[in-house]
Amino acid sequence: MPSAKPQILISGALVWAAAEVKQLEEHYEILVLDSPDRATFVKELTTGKYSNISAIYRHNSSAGAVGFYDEEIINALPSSLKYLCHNGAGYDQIDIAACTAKGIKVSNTPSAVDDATATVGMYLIISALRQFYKAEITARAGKWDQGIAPAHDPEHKTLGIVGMGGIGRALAKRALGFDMKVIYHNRNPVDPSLLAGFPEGAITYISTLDELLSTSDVVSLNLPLNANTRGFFGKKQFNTMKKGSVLVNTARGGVVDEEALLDALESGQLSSAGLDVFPNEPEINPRLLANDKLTLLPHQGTCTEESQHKMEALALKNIESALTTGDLLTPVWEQKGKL
Ligand SMILES: O=C(O)C(=O)CO
Repeated sequence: MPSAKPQILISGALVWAAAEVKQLEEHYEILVLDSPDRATFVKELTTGKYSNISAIYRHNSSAGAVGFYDEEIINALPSSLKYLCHNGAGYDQIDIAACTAKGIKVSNTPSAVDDATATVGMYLIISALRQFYKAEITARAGKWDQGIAPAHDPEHKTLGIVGMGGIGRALAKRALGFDMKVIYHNRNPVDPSLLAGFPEGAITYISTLDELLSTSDVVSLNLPLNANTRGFFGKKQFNTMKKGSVLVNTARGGVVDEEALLDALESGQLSSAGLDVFPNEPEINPRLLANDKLTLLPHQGTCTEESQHKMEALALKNIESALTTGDLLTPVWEQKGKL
């Protein structure tokens, strides 16, 4: 007997939005994905365990058990499934083309992630410029400040933001607070209304990536990982950066060619870097771990209670909106005008 209430499948962590879940339970039946592994999940999908689900809430933590929502998983989803609401700004673990082909609408959680991720970006900029990571390691090793040379101030340095979305703008706000000069590169300048909160002329659009790279003291990567950006930041880009400059990445590890980054650090082309993201998380390349010019964090971008709550709540609001009106609140851009 199909359930009287539309069913929502929870795939991955949903911890902070208990009140929102309770409200949804008044109108929907909530199922929690408990498949121990991918093979079992695919089998359950194709043998009817989830044959009436209308929407899925997905968090990247589900990848540990069932893997990415790639073509295989998407194609196995039941025909009742119309909405896939991802908790996260980045949705590189979901095959959007396969969803579109199957008529499944996908949303993500932009804006909810902006402040927390930008704070991590600013922390990495400060730590990389001031060498706080190295200083802490030295102090903890009982060596006080041995080998720590005077570092660099953020003030009056140029920050080049590659990818001026919500996180980029939140980072710009923080960097202006440190009297940094802020420039950015996107394919097109952002709509001026999005920069309305900034002082006139505080942020400058640079039309070519090369010009941004060659004029920035610090480059921050704030762009999504997709087929166009995978591995795009490599030897050529490092060589175009100013000698002794800094790279910060809070986007996705897969955007950067790690070997080229290590070469740039070893040759002195970069003086330091700050990374919150890695291509094969939770693994970190041992050469990165061994390099003392790097500040490393284990993907702490949105790791605050407040942001986790905002993200979960927005993913659930997308589900509620979709199931009541047919429209997602924050659809992924690839599907705009297509579904
Ligand atoms: O929202 C995302 O995609 C994140 O990576 C959170 O840090």
